[in-house]
Amino acid sequence: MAADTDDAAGPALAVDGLEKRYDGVRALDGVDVTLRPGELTVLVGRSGAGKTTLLRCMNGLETPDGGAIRHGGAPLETDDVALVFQSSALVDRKSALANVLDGALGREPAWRGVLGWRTPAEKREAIARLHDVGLAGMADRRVDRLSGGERQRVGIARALHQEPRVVLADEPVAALDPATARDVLSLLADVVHDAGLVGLLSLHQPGLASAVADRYLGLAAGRLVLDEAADAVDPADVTAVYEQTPGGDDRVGADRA
Ligand SMILES: Nc1ncnc2c1ncn2[C@@H]1O[C@H](COP(=O)(O)OP(=O)(O)OP(=O)(O)O)[C@@H](O)[C@H]1O
Repeated sequence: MAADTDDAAGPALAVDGLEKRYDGVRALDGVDVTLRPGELTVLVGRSGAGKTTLLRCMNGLETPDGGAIRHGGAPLETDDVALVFQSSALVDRKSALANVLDGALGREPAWRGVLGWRTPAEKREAIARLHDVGLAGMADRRVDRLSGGERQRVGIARALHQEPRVVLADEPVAALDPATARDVLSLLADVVHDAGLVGLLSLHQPGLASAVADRYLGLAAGRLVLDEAADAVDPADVTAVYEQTPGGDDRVGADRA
């Protein structure tokens, strides 16, 4: 069972006995984990291991078949969760600023978003978010005229504009070259640390994770096989997660025994 404890930095996110099945496939099979604020956790596992399903259950896009997700002891509110999508989720014909402003749609009346009606204060706040992600001066640029790395920065600014307590990212750097990917991951880590957010991201390039991970989770066939602080994980532990065969459920890392 996941610990439900909070610490001085704020409420923890506790995933307890999470189950999700699709047509007989056990995508998540009793996942227990506690994520703490101010920590960036990197989720690894081979294709089909259940990474996206876990993230989708956390932001309410999927309904689990069993178990619970609590934040500060209460059911996790989807308004508290922001997902950094792949860059394609931005609206191409809109400016960087408009995409960031859209991040607030969940916390304001729908008609304001539909009419595009924004106060100067809201615009200033969104421009500050762009500044925070290193895109000062690009507010009016259409996002289809930005590079892949800049687009992901807009995606992060938009997520921050939701004022989340939990930030999730599903393969946020899959389409980027290694140097740009490292920059974007480092920005995500800074955001999680500075704002004291619970941060969880899935990555297919574990080599990129070591510079930013505070913690690793590993999934294999829907089961948690690795849950360790990054300084207790060696690269062989991460490789072992990818080598788990479907049906395998051996723990890897320091708590294997
Ligand atoms: N909508 C769905 N309908 C049926 N099966 C699904 C659905 N979504 C996921 N699955 C199955 O659930 C399992 C976990 O999928 P999931 O997408 O969570 O894995 P993943 O670790 O994110 O994989 P990848 O790294 O390839 O994105 C897989 O067997 C997948 O085929």
